[in-house]
Amino acid sequence: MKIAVVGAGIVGLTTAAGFADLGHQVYCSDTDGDKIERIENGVLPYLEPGLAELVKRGQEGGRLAFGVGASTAIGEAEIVILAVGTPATDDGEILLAQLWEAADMLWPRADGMRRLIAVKSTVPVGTAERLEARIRARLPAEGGVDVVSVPEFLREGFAVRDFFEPSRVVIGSATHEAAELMDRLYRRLSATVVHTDRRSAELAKLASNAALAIKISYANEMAALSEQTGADYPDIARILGLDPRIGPHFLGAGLGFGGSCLPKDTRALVRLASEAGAPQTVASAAIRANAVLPQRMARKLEAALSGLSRRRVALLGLAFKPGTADLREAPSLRLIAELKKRYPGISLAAYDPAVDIAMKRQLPAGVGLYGSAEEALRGADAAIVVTEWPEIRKISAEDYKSWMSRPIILDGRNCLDAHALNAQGMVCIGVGRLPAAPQGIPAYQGRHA
Ligand SMILES: NC(=O)c1ccc[n+]([C@@H]2O[C@H](COP(=O)([O-])OP(=O)(O)OC[C@H]3O[C@@H](n4cnc5c(N)ncnc54)[C@H](O)[C@@H]3O)[C@@H](O)[C@H]2O)c1
Ligand SMILES: O=c1ccn([C@@H]2O[C@H](COP(=O)(O)OP(=O)(O)O[C@H]3O[C@H](CO)[C@@H](O)[C@H](O)[C@H]3O)[C@@H](O)[C@H]2O)c(=O)[nH]1
Repeated sequence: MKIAVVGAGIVGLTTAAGFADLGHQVYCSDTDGDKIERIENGVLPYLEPGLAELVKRGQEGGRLAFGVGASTAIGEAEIVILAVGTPATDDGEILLAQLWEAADMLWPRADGMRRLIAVKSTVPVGTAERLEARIRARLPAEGGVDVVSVPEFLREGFAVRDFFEPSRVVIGSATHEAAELMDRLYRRLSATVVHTDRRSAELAKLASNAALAIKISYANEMAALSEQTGADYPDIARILGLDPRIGPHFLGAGLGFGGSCLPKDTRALVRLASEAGAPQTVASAAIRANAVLPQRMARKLEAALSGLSRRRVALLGLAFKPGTADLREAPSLRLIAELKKRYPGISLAAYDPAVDIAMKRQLPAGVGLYGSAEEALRGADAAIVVTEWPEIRKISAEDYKSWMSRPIILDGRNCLDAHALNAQGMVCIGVGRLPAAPQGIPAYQGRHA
C-alpha cells in the first residue's frame, strides 16, 4: 500500500518507519526542513531505541522516503496519516493549527479519487468530522475523502516496540470502506483491533491518558497519607497491585506525571468535559494533586537541610522519564521553579544522562548543567533523584559519600534501596517511605527505622 505520513515527530517517524518495515511504500513529510535533513542523514532528533535502525532499513530497502511539505507522493498515497503536533494551552485548549495547515496542504492533492485521511494526532472529540467537512468543502464534486481517527498509544522510549506490539489499535470510522482499508493497513500486526465511531476513538485517547494520570495522582496522595500515618507506600502499592482489578502499573509515587501527553491530554479532557456539561471532577483533581508535588519535595528538602538559601543541591535526572531526552512538562522544570522561588540563593547542579543541546536550551537560567553525576554531586549538600535512569540508580553509597558534602538523598522516584544506603551511613528519604532518622526529621521507631 502507498502511505504518506505528515509530521515527523516521534509518532510520525515511528509510524512511517514501522509501516515501511511491514512492507508498505511510505513517504514521510515535515515542514521542518532541518529535521528532515537530519533524519535522512541518520541523525535522529529523538532518543528512541531501535528507531534509527528501523529508519535506515526502510531507506535502504527503498520503502521509506522523506520530504519537506507537500509532494506528489502525498497525492499518490491511498492513506494519508496525520501525525502533526497538537499542543494544549494551560487551560486545556488543544491547538489545531498544525492539523488545519496540514489539511489545507492535502486537499489540492485529493481531487479525482477517493482518499483516506487518518488522524493519529491527539485531538478534541469531533475533530475528524470537522476535518472531513473542511476538506470536502474545497474538493471538486468528483473527488472524495474519508477521515478516520486512529489515535496513537505509544510510549516515549518504547515507540518502536509499541508500534509492533501495540496494546490495542483503535479505528474510528464513519464508513465501512474506510474501516476496511484501515483494517488492511494494520493486518500485518497481530494486534487487538477495536472498531468504533470517530468520536469514541477520539475520546478514548483522552480518556486513556487521563486514567493513567488519575492512577498516578491517587498513588501520590496515598504516599502522602502513608508518610503522615507511619505506613510504607511501596508496600501498599505492591499490595494494591496484587489485586488484578487494580493492577500493578502506574502506582509509582514520586514527583508526578509529566511529558508531552499525560498533562496536556488530561487538561484537554477536563476542558472538553466542562464545555460538554459533563464535568470530569476526578481528572481535574488529578491535575491539582500533581501540581503540589514539587512543593512537597521542597518542604522535605527544607526539613532535611536546615536553611537552604546558600546550599548546593544536585538534581539527578531532568527528562520527564528515563529513556528520553524530552523535557516537555517535565516534573524537573516544576521542581526547579519551586526551589528557585522559595530559596533564591540556592545553587542547583543538574545532570541527566540524555543531556543534549535542546535540553540545555530549555533549562531555566541559573541551573548548572553537568556532564556527569559526579560533577553535579561534588560538594552538594543534598541530592534529589528526579528521573530514575539506570545510571543514577547505580550510584553507590561510597560515591555519594566521597563526592557530596553531606550524603543526603531525596529519592523522588522511590528507585533506590533506601534501607541499604542508610545502612551504609547515608540519609536516603523516599516518597511515602519511612525516614531513617535524617537530621531535622524525627526518627521513626518502627520496623523500617
Ligand atoms: N509523543 C508521544 O509519545 C505521543 C504518543 C501518542 C500520541 N501523541 C500525539 O501524537 C501527535 C504527535 O506527537 P509528537 O510527539 O510526534 O509531536 P511533535 O510535535 O514532536 O511532532 C510533530 C511534527 O509535525 C510537524 N508539522 C507541523 N505542521 C506540519 C505540517 N503542516 N506538515 C508537515 N509536518 C508538520 C512538526 O514540524 C513536527 O516535526 C500529537 O497530537 C501528540 O499528542 C504523542
Ligand atoms: O507509576 C508511574 C508511572 C509513570 N509516572 C510518570 O508519568 C509520566 C508519563 O509516563 P508514561 O506514560 O510512561 O510516558 P509517555 O511516553 O508520556 O506515554 C503516555 O502518553 C502517551 C502520549 O499520549 C501515550 O501514548 C502513552 O500510552 C502514555 O503512557 C512520566 O513523567 C512518569 O515519570 C509516574 O509518576 N508514576
